[in-house]
Amino acid sequence: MDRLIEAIEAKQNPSVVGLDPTEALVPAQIVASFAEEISEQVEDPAEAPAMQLSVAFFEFNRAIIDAVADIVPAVKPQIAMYEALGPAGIDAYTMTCEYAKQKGLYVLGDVKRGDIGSTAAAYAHHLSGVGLDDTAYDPWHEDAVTVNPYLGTDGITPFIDAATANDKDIFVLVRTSNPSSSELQELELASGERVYEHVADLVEGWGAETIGKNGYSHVGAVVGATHPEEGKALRARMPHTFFLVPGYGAQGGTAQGVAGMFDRDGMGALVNSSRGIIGAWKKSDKYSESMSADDALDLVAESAREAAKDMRDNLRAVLP
Ligand SMILES: O=C(O)c1cc(=O)[nH]c(=O)n1[C@@H]1O[C@H](COP(=O)(O)O)[C@@H](O)[C@H]1O
Repeated sequence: MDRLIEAIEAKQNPSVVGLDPTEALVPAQIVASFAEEISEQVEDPAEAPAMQLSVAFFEFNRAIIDAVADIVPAVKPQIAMYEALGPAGIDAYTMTCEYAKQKGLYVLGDVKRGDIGSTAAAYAHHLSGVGLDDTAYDPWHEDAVTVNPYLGTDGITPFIDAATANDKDIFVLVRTSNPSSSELQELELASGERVYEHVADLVEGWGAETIGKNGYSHVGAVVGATHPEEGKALRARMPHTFFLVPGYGAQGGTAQGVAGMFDRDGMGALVNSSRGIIGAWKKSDKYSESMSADDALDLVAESAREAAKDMRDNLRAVLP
């Protein structure tokens, strides 16, 4: 986490832009502008729509990354949005990660993996590189990934080993932002504690051997912005665990609500907003369906930058 913390300090901004493109979030003229080029390239016309959207996703992301790279420390591409388009979408995902990394951003791959140990070891190649010698080739370009703890320690250990060996990080789901999260996470155990509290203790323990110079381990936790009180209690309970805090903006999380999830120095958490930033152009009265693809891309970039600045300023206002 030391690299992430340094990036946050350099930008004085504990927020991350979520790159979760969907067809509805990319202006139609940008997608349409690739129709001819793609139709000439494909062997099977059935492939064209997914390829066209994938290329549009990458151009959309590139415009947003260019617009925010000097003000945010990190981006969080959500792999589901790209997987939905098949292999071309995966290409757009890895190209997005690579581009963001070239721009000096910390790349948090939201892949939410978790499985038995042997399978987790294969998933952990997201952090260690792929191929026969495990190291030479890193097509993912991620600095961290999100991980699901439901399978317990043996499903997590391969990720921790890969993260520590390569100076990367993982963020483990502890208290998720979604409405149904209480169905499992809030269940009370015989000890009187909640399931998510028990997971929190496991996560703090999993990171204990990997604490860096800033006091945080390579094993972070995901704590939703929609749970301000629980997040504050978790901050005290998990002193060496850095938080990824999604749920700001589109899901109702606010700067005031997440303030308690930071430590006394105003560090210890990275707040995510995806739709609130990449979809900010939709709220602009400058948008018109008749504008060109280039103008639409400029508006996407300008709106994302303004939204990212607003988020940064709102967070700064509640931090010490
Ligand atoms: O791991 C995550 O990032 C995550 C965990 C969680 O509890 N809630 C949550 O919303 N997320 C992700 O954070 C992003 C939130 O997107 P917006 O609601 O558009 O800001 C999505 O990529 C979610 O998959």
